[in-house]
Amino acid sequence: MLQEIIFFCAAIGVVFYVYMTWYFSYWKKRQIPAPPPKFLLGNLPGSVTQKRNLTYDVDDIYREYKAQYAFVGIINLRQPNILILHPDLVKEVLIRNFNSFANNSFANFTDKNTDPIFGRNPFILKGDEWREKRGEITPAFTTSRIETMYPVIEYICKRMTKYLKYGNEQRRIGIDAKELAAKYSTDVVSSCIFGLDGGSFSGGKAIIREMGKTLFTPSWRVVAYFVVAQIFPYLRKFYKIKFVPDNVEQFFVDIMKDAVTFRRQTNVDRFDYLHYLLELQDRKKLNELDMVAHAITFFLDGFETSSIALQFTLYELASNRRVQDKLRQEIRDTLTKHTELSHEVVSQMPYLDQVFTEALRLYPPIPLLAKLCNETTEFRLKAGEYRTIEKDMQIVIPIYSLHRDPEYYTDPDKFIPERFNPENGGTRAFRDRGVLIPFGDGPRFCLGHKFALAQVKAAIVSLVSNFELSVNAKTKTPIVLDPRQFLAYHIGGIWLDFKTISS
Ligand code: HEM
Repeated sequence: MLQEIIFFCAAIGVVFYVYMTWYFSYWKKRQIPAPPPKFLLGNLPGSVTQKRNLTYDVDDIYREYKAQYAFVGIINLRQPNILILHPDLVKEVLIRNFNSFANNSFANFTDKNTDPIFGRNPFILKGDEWREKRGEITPAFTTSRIETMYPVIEYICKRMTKYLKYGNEQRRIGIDAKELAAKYSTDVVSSCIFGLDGGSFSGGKAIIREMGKTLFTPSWRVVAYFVVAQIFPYLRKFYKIKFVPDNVEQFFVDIMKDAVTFRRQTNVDRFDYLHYLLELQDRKKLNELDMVAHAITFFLDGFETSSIALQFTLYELASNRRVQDKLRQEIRDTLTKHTELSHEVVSQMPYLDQVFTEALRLYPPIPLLAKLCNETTEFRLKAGEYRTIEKDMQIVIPIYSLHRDPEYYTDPDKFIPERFNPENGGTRAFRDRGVLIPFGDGPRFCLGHKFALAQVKAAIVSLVSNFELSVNAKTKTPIVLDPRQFLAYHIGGIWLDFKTISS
């Protein structure tokens, strides 16, 4: 009996080993260069061990191979993926040959039957459904619409500065930048989407903030699903995952219902996102879930990314006194020319734009993009050599690595907003080369990027004109991306001190 058990276990072990290493010669057979994968870990151990952010695993491969090839093959746990190394190929995938790479690989993990809210998000949707839903909300993010929402943003900026200024000193020393940015974004989002006061700076219980925390704290269930679905990819065909927990879904359905009823009954003329959604509902006869999904798109795609961008910009300003003073001077000079800092005025402040872009370059909130290849196609490997890329292949775009490549940026790890000086070609020169893509590019380019710029820049202007910022000793340096997160967070967080500037 014992012998049989040993034999059975050995057989299982052999089958498992063969299964896990099945694709290890995949790239060699196709004459595509590839780093050697490790058993059970592939080439991106961080995605399994959670000890080192997988952005760094990708970055190691990027640095080793980029001088010779435009892409390499990698093994993601056990699955073959393509890692792009050249910005021209990034443009090929995101813009020129968009139709072959139109979908995000996240789309394979969920759908609207399993997750009625996230499954309706443009980021997840495919084909005609994506086009339709993206088309529905695109007009909500035009410059003129954002201008109508701007007074709300300004009002929340004022509340945030008041909250910091007039409380006791604890409110200004050792502030958790993540929490501050999240409170600010929560209030902006609550007000613009639901016409509600998020309550983050009024001392009450900010329930929307609590729901946001639940929504964005990575659960072991989701991490485990990603690992298992990478090992057994066919699992995704018949088992999808729900990202938005039931209680959060119900909470948002309820507040959306209340907000819609209240707005329709009171007939308030507020040209915010909710106003836009109500018009859309009348025009397109949207059902309740479609409405909630559009509302949550704003929250899911815009909240965390904008909060991250704000915290890293504040961190770099706090670490670079010269840049902080120069920005403050730009704000003062602008105020002498204009009576108020309207959206139009703020969006035209050149140094502010350079500061924010430089923070997005160093810390892109989404460090990696993963696209799916819809049809067999060809990629140029190096001069005169092409290779076939098979349908369903996952294509990884290393935003972080492109942004930190010394070939494109002098002193790439340093915060130097002057690299984007207009006389050097501004940000345009880098965007055109495809090496500055914090918002992606092409037809799937971030839908809310104008809103993100408006929201984050308003907060920076407000904080820098009212406070001197410095880094609190609790912040561990250098910045290291948290291995347990898909988005860019610093391990241990960013802690800042605010000193009120007397006017
Ligand atoms: C600094 C803040 C932000 C950053 C860095 C950011 C970045 C990105 C990136 C990299 C993508 C993927 C693009 C691609 O696939 O090529 C994306 C997509 C998207 N973003 Fe943003 N985003 C930000 C803020 C926002 C905000 C505020 C909103 C909404 C109000 C928003 C809504 C969306 C949507 C709906 C998509 C999916 C677009 C599609 O697939 O068609 N984002 N964003």
